[in-house]
Amino acid sequence: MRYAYDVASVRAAEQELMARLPDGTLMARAAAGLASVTAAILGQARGGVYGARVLLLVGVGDNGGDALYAGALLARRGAAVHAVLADPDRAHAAGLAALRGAGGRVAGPGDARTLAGRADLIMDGLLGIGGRGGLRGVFAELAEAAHAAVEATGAPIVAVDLPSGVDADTGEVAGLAIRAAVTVTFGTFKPGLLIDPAAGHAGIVELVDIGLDFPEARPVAEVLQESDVRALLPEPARLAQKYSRGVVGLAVGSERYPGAALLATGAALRSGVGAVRYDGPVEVVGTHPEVLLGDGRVQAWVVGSGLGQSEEARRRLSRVLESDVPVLVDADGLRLLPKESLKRSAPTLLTPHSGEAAALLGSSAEEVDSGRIQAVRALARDYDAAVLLKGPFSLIADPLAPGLRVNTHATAYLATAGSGDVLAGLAGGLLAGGLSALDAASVAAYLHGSAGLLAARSGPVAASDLVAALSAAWQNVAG
Ligand SMILES: NC(=O)C1=CN([C@@H]2O[C@H](COP(=O)(O)OP(=O)(O)OC[C@H]3O[C@@H](n4cnc5c(N)ncnc54)[C@H](OP(=O)(O)O)[C@@H]3O)[C@@H](O)[C@H]2O)[C@@H](O)CC1
Ligand SMILES: [K+]
Repeated sequence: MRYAYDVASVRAAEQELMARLPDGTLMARAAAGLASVTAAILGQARGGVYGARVLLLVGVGDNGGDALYAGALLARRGAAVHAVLADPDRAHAAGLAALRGAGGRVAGPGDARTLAGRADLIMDGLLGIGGRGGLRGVFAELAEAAHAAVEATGAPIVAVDLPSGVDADTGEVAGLAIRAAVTVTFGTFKPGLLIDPAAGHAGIVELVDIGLDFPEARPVAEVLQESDVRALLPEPARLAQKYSRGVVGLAVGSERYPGAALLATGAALRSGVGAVRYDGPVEVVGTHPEVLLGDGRVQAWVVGSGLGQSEEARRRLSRVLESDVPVLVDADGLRLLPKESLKRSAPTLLTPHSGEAAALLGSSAEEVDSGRIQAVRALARDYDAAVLLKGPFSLIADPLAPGLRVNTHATAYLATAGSGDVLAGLAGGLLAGGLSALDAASVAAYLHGSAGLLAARSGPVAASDLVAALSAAWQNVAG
């Protein structure tokens, strides 16, 4: 499992460790890690550090200090390093001396555009965990200069600890923030590196271990790794028969939206269950001859995808919601009936995208998108249900779990018609296989992402390609 801790926990861990180490040790560790990732990027881009032009954007705190020390290390390896200081009087003095001592040069904000335009790499040391709100004043001017240069030259921005201007704890972005190609973060992931929209500013995140420990702190978010998913995958027992492995019922699709039924069924058949039961008007057996038809005993239901808005759709939905087994509710199922009907005594998993989440919360999609932690937590609390809030990095909350889960194992190719139907069928099957709603959602998001990454190897992805890639995705994880 990979964890993200909030700023208060990072500060506490830093205090505890600093008390036992000589002054400056942590910053030296951070700078060494930062310089080494940067050197590797320069190595790939242009064969080495020697002669590379590196521009440091330096703020007024320790984040700028990290950049200055890393810049000094790169200068010693032959890079031509310039530092632009947002405020010369408040720049990290020891870091500045180190950079100068290594042959690096210092410039004022007025030179930022020219230097950025010539740089092979720009290091963003404007703000770290001490930042509040979007970039202001000269900080904003420096960021704009960097963005303009990067657009013209394609040089990467490497963010120090966090892309400057994002909220470390919530992932919110209130105003201008750096858009980095790579973020080198220290000690632990911060929630803002995992949660959109801030996560979209971070690029590839590299974690540098500086020795911080979090024995008692509670993570804000956790990210399942392959081994975590492997441990959760239901495996058929030797004496298993189809009913003991679980039967998932699908009340999805309609004459108007037959594809939802075909996709969800295809995914459910590859979710580890013993059987899939389809209850609805779509002719699924031609495509999926394994499917059982009609009402009958199941261990979990999936309802909503492609259900449509008809009276019959409402009847199908309420029949499922009144059952006493776990239910996954998706798409039309989230808005067809009064909200109260989603509050059930059996386990429930809601899988909204931002618009559906907004409708359930009585807010707007923009509000949901800009405050995703709050939105997913509010839904889980209000509906007493596990909630998977879809997005580039989906968030999963459960009223009983203190932290959130984030799925970062994904590709933008998953944003395609029918992708949600595949996810619903897959997660529903995992529910029927005995996973808790929280685990079913997390494992499904991971496998769905894996299938997307596999399918994307041969180009743009259709939802049917996801279904086809699910068994391979499962096998990659199961080993
Ligand atoms: N913790 C650790 O274990 C380690 C931490 N390390 C490093 O230290 C970093 C944290 O350093 P830090 O605390 O000095 O804060 P940092 O973010 O550099 O500057 C904050 C200052 O900027 C200002 N400011 C704020 N918002 C602003 C805005 N929107 N626009 C413009 N200005 C704004 C504000 O000043 P003010 O404007 O309030 O006078 C504030 O005081 C951390 O991210 C990591 O890189 C590593 O070296 C080793 C181990
Ligand atoms: K930064």
